[in-house]
Amino acid sequence: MTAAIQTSGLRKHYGAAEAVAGLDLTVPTGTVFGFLGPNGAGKSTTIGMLCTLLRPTGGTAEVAGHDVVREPDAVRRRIGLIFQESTVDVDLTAAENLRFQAELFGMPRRVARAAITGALALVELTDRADEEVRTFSGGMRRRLEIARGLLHTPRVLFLDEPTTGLDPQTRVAIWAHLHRLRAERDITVFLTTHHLEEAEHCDRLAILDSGRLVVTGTPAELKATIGADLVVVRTGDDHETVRILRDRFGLTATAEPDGVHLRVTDGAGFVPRLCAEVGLPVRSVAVTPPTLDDVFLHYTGRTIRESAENPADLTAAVRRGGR
Ligand SMILES: Nc1ncnc2c1ncn2[C@@H]1O[C@H](COP(=O)(O)OP(=O)(O)OP(=O)(O)O)[C@@H](O)[C@H]1O
Repeated sequence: MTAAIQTSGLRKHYGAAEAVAGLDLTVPTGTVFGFLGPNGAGKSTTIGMLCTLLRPTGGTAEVAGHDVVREPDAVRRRIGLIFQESTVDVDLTAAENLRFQAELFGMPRRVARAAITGALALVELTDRADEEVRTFSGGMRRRLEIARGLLHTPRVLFLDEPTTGLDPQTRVAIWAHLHRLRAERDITVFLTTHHLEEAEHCDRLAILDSGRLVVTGTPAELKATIGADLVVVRTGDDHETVRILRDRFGLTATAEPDGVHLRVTDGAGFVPRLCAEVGLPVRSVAVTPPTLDDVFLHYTGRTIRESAENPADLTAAVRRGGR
């Protein structure tokens, strides 16, 4: 099976600055692939190149089997692109927005009608088709954007921060739609995100830092690379606990405001030993398996929260130009 996206040494310079520094990426067909990285990592620039909006300064990229530089039209016919900023026309109805898009694609009317019906059904907006978009909630507008991105049955759907600005319930609903899409249409979904729970939904993740790919894998594989659970223990005397853990268990622990923190490979197995041998009354103990935030911190030196303060914005990157 050919990969949905394949890049080799993909580069983008803006003058002397290297935004993307030789990216070798394979995105298998039919996966939901998440692209994570701190501000300025090069995520938006990468999507811009893959969608033929920005011209690479080196290397190659194929999307749906076509080269982004030599066959941009073939690539464009096979991709859908959903920007972070809403681009639907609020003065038009949902169906009118889609009809307008179908005309831009030059779709024959009968084909367009069937595509619009199918796309609205997929995002569950059929019963709102003839209402003006200005009456829609943020989540409904997002779903309409997704429907519009799907109209020409793309093989690869690109989304820049798909659920930014949406409430948690709507996020869950959008994700249900994306998974359904993949199941029903075998589409490949490539997205950028700063949300941990969003990253958890992805089949595979790639972490990008300073224009370079730091690591790729399934969320479970990436968490396994951290290899240790976080144990937070509260006793009456944190400093004594830190000392005992060092002297008796050979472990490095730190006293934090919420208790003593330490990392061990088998947290659940360690807790009974700790309670039996620490020699102090244990008031509470919590074991947390590695999170994607730990993974992110491990590979980039920043937490996702720190880098989420200024989320990725493909629209801005594209507006900045560079083709
Ligand atoms: N048109 C441009 N001209 C000059 N530099 C640019 C241009 N577009 C992007 N850059 C720079 O390239 C680097 C990568 O930017 P890019 O927007 O791709 O990163 P990002 O990972 O999407 O970050 P963010 O999350 O902040 O949007 C940054 O240092 C940015 O300042």
